[in-house]
Amino acid sequence: MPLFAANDLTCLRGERLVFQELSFAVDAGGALVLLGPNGSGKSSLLRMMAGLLRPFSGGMSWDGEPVSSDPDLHRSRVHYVGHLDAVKPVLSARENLAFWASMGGAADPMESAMAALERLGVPHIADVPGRYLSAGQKRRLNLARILAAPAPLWLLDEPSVALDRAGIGQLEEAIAEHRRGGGIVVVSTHAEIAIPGADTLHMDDFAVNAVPHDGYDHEDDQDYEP
Ligand SMILES: Nc1ncnc2c1ncn2[C@@H]1O[C@H](COP(=O)(O)OP(=O)(O)OP(=O)(O)O)[C@@H](O)[C@H]1O
Repeated sequence: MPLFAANDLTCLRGERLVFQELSFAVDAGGALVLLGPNGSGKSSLLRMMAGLLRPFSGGMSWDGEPVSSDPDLHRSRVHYVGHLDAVKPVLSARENLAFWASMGGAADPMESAMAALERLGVPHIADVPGRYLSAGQKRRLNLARILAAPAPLWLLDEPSVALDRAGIGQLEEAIAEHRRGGGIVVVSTHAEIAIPGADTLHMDDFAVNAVPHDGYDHEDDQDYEP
């Protein structure tokens, strides 16, 4: 039985039907990459997976149990890193992270925060206030949240945006290690990030009046900023 699965999800936002009849199944240690042009519903699906957006129809399950039967329990197993920087400007990077670590149940939030910054290659920003961090440093700080407290399901919305090549490498390694421990990762991406053995979900396949995907990665769908 897959650990995380969805059956016939439909997403309605405002008046707009964003996707329909979307299903997936991911085993422990698995990964799913969401591909599709701007507005195709990648962020909406990630928010749905995080329990932040309710499906119009269809449902998701974790270990065979409907996610909707205990939404709080589901949210406790998720690390969701979205587009927006959740960095408090007056707190240092380490204090920002310790806050998230304590919310995530870390035993020693300040120590977990420091360890996470080290793993993402930015221990030197520990004492820098959030307002002085560069875009890439903020991104690394947000991504460090997933390392500062344990959660089996990582949902990452375009995590490689603003990261340099070294940052992408550190993220790839963190993802690989998470999966080796049985965790699951779902990533939306336009850019290069290597996730070996990941399944791919083409959001176009679930658009209203979708035509079946031809399996070719069209050039126009790539290499643009969100
Ligand atoms: N809060 C909202 N209320 C109503 N409609 C929304 C809302 N957020 C997003 N949408 C709409 O839902 C659709 C899907 O948006 P979404 O952000 O999920 O796409 P995406 O594939 O992640 O796009 P991008 O690649 O640009 O990040 C878009 O048409 C968007 O306008």
